[in-house]
Order: sequence, then C-alpha cells, then structure tokens
Amino acid sequence: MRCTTHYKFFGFMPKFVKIVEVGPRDGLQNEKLTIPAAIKVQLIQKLVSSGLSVIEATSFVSPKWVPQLADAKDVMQAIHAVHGVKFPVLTPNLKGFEAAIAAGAKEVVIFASASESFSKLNINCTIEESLTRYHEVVVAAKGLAIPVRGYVSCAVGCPVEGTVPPERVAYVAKKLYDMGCSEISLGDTIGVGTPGTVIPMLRAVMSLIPVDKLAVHFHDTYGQALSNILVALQMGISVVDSSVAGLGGCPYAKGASGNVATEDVVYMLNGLGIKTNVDLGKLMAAGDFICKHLGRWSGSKSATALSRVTADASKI
Ligand SMILES: CC(C)(COP(=O)([O-])OP(=O)([O-])OC[C@H]1O[C@@H](n2cnc3c(N)ncnc32)[C@H](O)[C@@H]1OP(=O)([O-])[O-])[C@@H](O)C(=O)NCCC(=O)NCCSC(=O)C[C@@](C)(O)CC(=O)[O-]
Repeated sequence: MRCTTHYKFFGFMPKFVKIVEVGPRDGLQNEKLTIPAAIKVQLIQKLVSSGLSVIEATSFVSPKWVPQLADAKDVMQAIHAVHGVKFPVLTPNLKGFEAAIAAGAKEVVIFASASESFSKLNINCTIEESLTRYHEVVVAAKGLAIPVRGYVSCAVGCPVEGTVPPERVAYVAKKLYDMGCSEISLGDTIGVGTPGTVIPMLRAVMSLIPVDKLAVHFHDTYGQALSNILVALQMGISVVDSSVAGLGGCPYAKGASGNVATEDVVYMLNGLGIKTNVDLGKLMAAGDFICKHLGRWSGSKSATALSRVTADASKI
C-alpha cells in the first residue's frame, strides 16, 4: 500500500520520495571535459555518503557515441563492493548488457524514446527496432534475476519533432512495462514541459500503468522542473530522478540543459516535510567536488544560496 499524507493545499502527497541520482551518468555524459574514472568513483562515494540509495553510475554504450563514459567498466569495478546502494547502468543492447554484467552490474536500464526521430538520433534505430533489442536485454536480465528499469525519453517534446502526443508516450511506456521493467521513468529530455503538458502525459501513462511503477525525469531547460515534479507528486508518483549540481543533458538532444538539481529537489521536499533520507549538506559537498573538477558553477539554486548564507554567517 502506498504511504500518503494529506496536505491542506496540495492534495495527496507521498510521505517518502525515492530519489534516483543520475549525475554520474546523465550528468557526465554531456560534459565537454572527460572526467577520470577515479574522480567519478569519488563522486559516487560522496553521493553514497549523502544517503542516496539509487545512483545511476554509468552507461555501457558505444564509446564512439558517448566517449565521456568509455570507462564504464573501471567505474563499476571500483564501486562493486559498496553495499546497500543500487547502481543501475544504461544498456542499449545485448552487447552493453553483457559488458555491464561482466563488470558487476546488478541492475540495468533500457532507454526507448517516444519520438521516432530522437530514437534514430540517440540509438540509431526506430522505436520498434529498439523495443525488439530491449526485449532481448530484458529476457537475458530475467534469466539472471537482474531488475530492469526503463526510460521513455522525449515524454513531452522532441528536439526534432516538437510536441510528442501523450498517447505515444503511454504506448512506449506500456511496451516497456509489459516487457517486464520494474520501473518506468518518464523523461522530459529537452525540458520543455510545464504542468500544462506534463499532467495530460502522466494521465495517459497512468491509465495503462500503476502509478507506483512510475518515476519522473525532468531536465530544467525552461526552469519548469520543480513545478513538474510537484504535480507528479500530487498525482501519486514518488520516484524522482535528478542530478547533483544540475549536471546533465543528452549529447543527441541539442539545446537541452541539465537535469533538475538533486539539491533543489531535496530542498523542496524538505520544505514539504517529505522524507528522502538525503543529507543536503553532504549532497552539496558532492556537488562542490564535481563542479570544481568540471571547472563550472553549480546549476543548483538551493546549493548556491545555502553556500552563500553559510559563507556570510562565517564572516559575522
Ligand atoms: C545503441 C548504439 C550502440 C547503436 O550504435 P550503432 O553504431 O548503430 O551500433 P552498431 O551495432 O552498428 O555498432 C557500432 C560499433 O559500436 C559497438 N557497440 C555497439 N553496442 C555497443 C555497446 N553497448 N557498448 C560498446 N560498444 C558497442 C560495436 O561493437 C561497433 O564497434 P566497431 O565495430 O565499430 O568498433 C549507439 O547508438 C549508442 O551507444 N547509443 C547510446 C547513446 C546514448 O547513450 N545517449 C545518451 C542516453 S540519454 C537518453 O537517452 C535520455 C535519458 C535516458 O537520459 C532520459 C532523458 O533524459 O529523458
């Protein structure tokens, strides 16, 4: 049974939200600077120590397509011994799945698109071809009792096709669900959604899939991610993907900015009295660490504001 509580102004909201941290994967796949595996491993360790229980660690994709994650095997082998935290990894085909399992992965992720054009750009095949490939991955995973998470990218808009109809998102999500995915994450890959477009999309998907199997994954290109998360929570979703320091973006989705920052999600959930088990201070330290290595500012407004407040207080 779902744990829900009643808020006077917000309707039903979850008491606990599971955050799926995607920084080491989605966050780093699009950065110009390629970060050494040892730094990625330190980032993951810092994220673990902040209390995050699911951290998307890397991708077993073609290094020609995503050179930033060519060290997937080294990263997985280094975190293999960390217990109590799940480290799902992206696998676009059986080759990636086999490499992931050989490197010690215990959970994998398949990623289909609701847009035909984006599917071709991102994984070089049609939606139906991708579903056939992913079916092979799911069958292999089931044989090893490995859980599979599924993404539907371009769940609101596509960089090529523009608006994506909610029924198409629901169709792809249902295919992944029927295949056996344990959780389906709905990705606003280019961050164009607003509550006005996200609500109909979620309604269409929820008419086919139980809400406790769904997660949301918002990029913050237009500054709408927190509003979109809030409406998703009100609709009963309690799994939210986010990226430390707001890193992220897809190399095959031009103009898309980073994911919603994990610090901003935790700050909002703390304000709503919703538990996450994440220590915001330690999370901010992980964000500072990776931003220093990337030579960039944090994309988290909460982390930036809280750091300023702390710095000002130390001067008094
Ligand atoms: C799917 C492919 C491989 C097809 O790429 P392809 O070129 O059509 O594949 P291919 O089968 O013709 O193989 C080409 C070469 O890649 C190799 N190869 C083939 N598969 C693998 C593999 N798994 N691992 C390592 N190598 C692989 C294969 O062995 C061969 O090597 P070569 O003979 O030329 O030396 C490619 O398009 C690819 O890797 N795409 C991944 C792109 C990607 O990771 N994009 C970012 C994901 S973000 C996203 O999708 C959105 C999401 C999930 O974040 C949600 C959201 O934000 O909304």
